[in-house]
Amino acid sequence: MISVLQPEQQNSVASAPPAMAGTNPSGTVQDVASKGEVPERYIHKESDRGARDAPLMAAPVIDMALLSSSSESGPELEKLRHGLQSWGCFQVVNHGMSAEFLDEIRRLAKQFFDLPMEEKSKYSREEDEIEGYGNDMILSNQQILDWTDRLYLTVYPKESHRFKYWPTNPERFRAVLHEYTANVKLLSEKILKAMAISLDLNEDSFIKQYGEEVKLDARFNFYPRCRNPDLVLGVKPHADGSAITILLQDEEVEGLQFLNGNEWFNAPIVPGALLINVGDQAEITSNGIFKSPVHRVLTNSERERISLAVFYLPDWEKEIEPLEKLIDETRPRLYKTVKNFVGLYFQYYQQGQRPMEAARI
Ligand SMILES: O=C(O)CCC(=O)C(=O)O
Ligand SMILES: [Fe+2]
Repeated sequence: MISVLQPEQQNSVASAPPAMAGTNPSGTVQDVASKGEVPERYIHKESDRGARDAPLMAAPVIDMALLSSSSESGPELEKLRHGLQSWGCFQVVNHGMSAEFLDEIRRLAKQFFDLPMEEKSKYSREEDEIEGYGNDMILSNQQILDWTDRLYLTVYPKESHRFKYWPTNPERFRAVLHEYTANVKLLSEKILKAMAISLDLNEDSFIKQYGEEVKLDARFNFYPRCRNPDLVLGVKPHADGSAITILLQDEEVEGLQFLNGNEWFNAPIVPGALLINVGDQAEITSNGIFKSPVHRVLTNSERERISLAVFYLPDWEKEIEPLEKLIDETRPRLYKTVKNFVGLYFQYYQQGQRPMEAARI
């Protein structure tokens, strides 16, 4: 079994090893961007830079109402399974949250990032913490920094809320985030059930493995405009360490790309939809049938971009492993049993390596 951090380092499940964590001395990207020049630490070598004119991703759009309906779920389940096998993601509509509600979240996020630096810095991340407002965490000297500022908050369970990091300005921020969290939790459970059913498993197979004490972490991503967008990446290529991730994309500005085979594809903006992607832990549970896709974010010179990712994280004490029913002679077991995968994840991520390599048999 692979297990990395000790329990005392686990006040935040996704906390990085304190010795490796650092505050990025160059200030927020918003500050850096306002000065115009792109500092060396953000510049990727030519071969790692992104191209905007990628083809559009063909991952399916799933209708949650159809998926949950007893008589009409068949074709939708098939679409879901196909999407998760071939792209590792799908967009979901009819998920119970209105377009107006999603717009309100985006608006509040924008209002927060638009506040004067002095106001935002009341919620600043501390050096050995992951939660709070700040720039990319520095975990290694070679790390090329992401062109993004973030507000990172554990939003579930309630007992884990650390309100010193939760903005009170704009005023409705907290209330709306509570409501969004409750909705995303329910939606995640429905999706995890549908994922299991699509593989002919008992609907609780994934959920049971992830345990009672799952955690939801929210990451508001703010990508300022960049004078030289081709030199930088909003987020470097990575796969998520979650079981699944629920992403609210910017309503107008594209930038997210998924790798499929050796080719990058643009994620389309589907009005009113949320984008769901498989994380490494659901790839392990599914014994590799579902793919945790590598993705990245490009920035641009004209428009800033905002997104909100919610990571559905299994109880860190639960053992995560391929489900028995998904292992047979034709499909041998592909992954070891892992525990506290997020701890492992952080050690690999900023060095540009995939933690999944450590889990593979
Ligand atoms: O901004 C986006 O669209 C994606 C962000 C992302 O991949 C992440 O926060 O893990
Ligand atoms: Fe991601």
